[in-house]
Amino acid sequence: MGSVVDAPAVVTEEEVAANMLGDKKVTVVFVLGGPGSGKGTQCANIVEHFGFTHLSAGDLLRAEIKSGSENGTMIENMIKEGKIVPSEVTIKLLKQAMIKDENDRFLIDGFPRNEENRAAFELVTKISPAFVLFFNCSEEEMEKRLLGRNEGRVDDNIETIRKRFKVFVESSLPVIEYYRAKDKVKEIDAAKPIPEVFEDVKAIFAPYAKAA
Ligand SMILES: Nc1ncnc2c1ncn2[C@@H]1O[C@H](COP(=O)(O)OP(=O)(O)OP(=O)(O)O)[C@@H](O)[C@H]1O
Ligand SMILES: Nc1ccn([C@@H]2O[C@H](COP(=O)(O)O)[C@@H](O)[C@H]2O)c(=O)n1
Ligand SMILES: [Mg+2]
Repeated sequence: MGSVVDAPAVVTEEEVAANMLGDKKVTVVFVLGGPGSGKGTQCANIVEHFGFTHLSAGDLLRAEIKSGSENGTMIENMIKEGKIVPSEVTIKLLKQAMIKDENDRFLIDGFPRNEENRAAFELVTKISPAFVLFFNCSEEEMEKRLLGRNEGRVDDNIETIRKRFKVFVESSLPVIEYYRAKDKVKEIDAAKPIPEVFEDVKAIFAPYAKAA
């Protein structure tokens, strides 16, 4: 058995918000940052190292379009315009995904995107995030990344990218400020190379390492 000194720090029950989803107590981290700041890239690393489930709101909306849902055309049009889909649609998808998954630790990537998202999620789920991971990056760097992403996304073109930046500044940054006022924001310099960003992310998630 390891000594107290070398045992990984583990978050106590009191430190984790008492968030129930059905009969499951969940830990939720909101992962925010501008388009192309590296949210998805770093979430994949966190999943691998810390056992969280990654739920990207954008991915869930894109899957909903593909599924032929009645909301598909509306969602597709909103994404093409860089607009934010009504909260009820996105929250339903997030809630379903969290209930379906056996895990109790979730990274919610790209949500809440505006005040309506934030307030509706709180109202519907009664879940508050353990913290908000904010990837801060310049528009110049994010634009370069998005134009080089090559994943065939309908919104990775310069016109839509500019619209997404505007929506981020006008609607999403205020949500980050809301959580900053509650001392819940952990900010990362996302302009650094991917491995360096992950070193900073790892330091933040260290208390969430599962005890061996
Ligand atoms: N730190 C980094 N340095 C350079 N390139 C990066 C870095 N992080 C991510 N990338 C690259 O930038 C592109 C966008 O990254 P990613 O998809 O993770 O961003 P995102 O924040 O999820 O974007 P979106 O909000 O559009 O979904 C990808 O091609 C990714 O490989
Ligand atoms: N809470 C959200 C999240 C995303 N969208 C729409 O999806 C687009 C792509 O999102 P990414 O996180 O994958 O970049 C985004 O521009 C919105 O149109 C949303 O409406 N609500
Ligand atoms: Mg993404």
